[in-house]
Amino acid sequence: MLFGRLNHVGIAVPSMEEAQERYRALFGAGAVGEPVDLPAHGVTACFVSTGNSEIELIAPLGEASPLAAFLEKSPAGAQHHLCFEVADLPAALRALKAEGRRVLGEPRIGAHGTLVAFLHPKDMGGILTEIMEAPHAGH
Ligand SMILES: CC[C@@H](C(=O)O)C(=O)SCCNC(=O)CCNC(=O)[C@H](O)C(C)(C)COP(=O)(O)OP(=O)(O)OC[C@H]1O[C@@H](n2cnc3c(N)ncnc32)[C@H](O)[C@@H]1OP(=O)(O)O
Ligand SMILES: [Co+2]
Repeated sequence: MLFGRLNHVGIAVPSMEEAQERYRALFGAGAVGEPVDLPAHGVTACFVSTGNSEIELIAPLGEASPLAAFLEKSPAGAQHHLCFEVADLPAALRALKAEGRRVLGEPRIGAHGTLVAFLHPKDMGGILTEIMEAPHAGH
């Protein structure tokens, strides 16, 4: 089995403040974290705990944000990506590339402090897919 646990569902939002309010009303104030700027990814991210997984609210940060074109097409915001944990990210990427799937850019440290990489939505049934090395993987 290549993919493990669903770590988070990424949701692109035009306004982080409005999104936080919405999710506080749905999951309770304690479930919604504080936004963190991640300039290397061109986003501001804020996690919402759903108990069995997390929602990652992401808003554009900087001129070259990967969310810019997406939010032009969906100005009210929309589901942006799914993120699955893998035990060994370099090994998973080798296997996925061998199947002909396109990896977008180079792996880099993600919001949880472990390596992440993205797979092209056209190679993943229309779903932009993030894979992240599981925090307990020990690499
Ligand atoms: C917080 C850090 C990190 C974490 O640790 O969790 C993150 O989650 S960061 C999240 C943001 N980062 C990324 O999205 C990086 C990877 N993304 C990309 O490389 C690009 O956004 C993209 C997916 C290659 C799209 O690039 P873009 O220049 O916007 O191309 P197009 O607009 O021309 O799109 C091409 C094609 O793909 C469709 N598309 C685009 N985005 C999505 C999406 N999120 N889900 C599904 N499909 C998507 C788009 O509609 C185009 O389709 P066609 O119109 O049919 O050609
Ligand atoms: Co993500």
